[in-house]
Amino acid sequence: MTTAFITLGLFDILDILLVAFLLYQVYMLTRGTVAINIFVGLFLFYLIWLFVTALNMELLSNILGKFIGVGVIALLIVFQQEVRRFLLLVGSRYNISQKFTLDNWFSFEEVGVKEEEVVSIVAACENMSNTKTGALIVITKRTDLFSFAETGQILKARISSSLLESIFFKNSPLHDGALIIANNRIVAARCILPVTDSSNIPGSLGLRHRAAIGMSQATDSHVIIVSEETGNISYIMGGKIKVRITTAELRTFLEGDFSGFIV
Ligand SMILES: Nc1ncnc2c1ncn2[C@@H]1O[C@H](COP(=O)(O)OP(=O)(O)OP(=O)(O)O)[C@@H](O)[C@H]1O
Repeated sequence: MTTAFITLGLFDILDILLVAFLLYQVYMLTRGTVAINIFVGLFLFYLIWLFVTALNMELLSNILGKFIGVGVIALLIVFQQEVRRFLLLVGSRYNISQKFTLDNWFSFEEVGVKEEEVVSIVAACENMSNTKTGALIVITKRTDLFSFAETGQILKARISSSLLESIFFKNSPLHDGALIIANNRIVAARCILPVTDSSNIPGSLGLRHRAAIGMSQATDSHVIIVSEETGNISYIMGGKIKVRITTAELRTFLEGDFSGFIV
């Protein structure tokens, strides 16, 4: 009697595709952090266990099996930052309560930043760059950043260059931390952002830059930085930072043209 060595059904293919997708997501989340080395190590460990089990090497397979048994807990401990970031990303992207608020259903405003406000933001950044005033501006389109906004001072104000500049003015009580823009409004100032633990960030970039990168990894928001030290303007999205951009570049990025965003 002959039986097929491997029978591959539709659900097996779906299973493989889902595992591949999950592994890719884990890779994207851990890319550039020290966790990627741990992840590769654990994966190799698992492959060795599969191999020795297939060869019926009982002693080694038992020892490795004991580690694999507590593997999920170990993974949660080792990757607690990444798991937290992943859940935050999923939760804020698919925030049901945000999508079904009456405000959203009856609001005539578009999310993001409108053309007039783009001009104000660019003008404010240019002035702050010239005066070396440090600034950290988060702009969100889809993600609900309320959990970050509530770490600071809720404002719900119209965007204007003078308001942006006075918030980041050195003696202002709101100048510390990040300013959050959503729905074409300044939602909050003095907010605390998650700092990235990525290991491939130049040492010259301090906490303001690390917080901006961390925020762009945890959410789909874009971040603008004006450096207090150099006056340089930087643009951050998807965990990538383009430093020393011109105001013309800033304007094109804010208008949604990212063809020049090569880091
Ligand atoms: N986690 C955070 N969330 C929000 N803002 C932060 C965070 N960490 C630091 N900042 C802001 O960055 C400022 C400190 O910046 P620091 O000098 O360490 O960074 P930097 O990247 O070197 O920036 P700069 O070039 O402007 O000096 C703080 O005063 C604070 O306003």
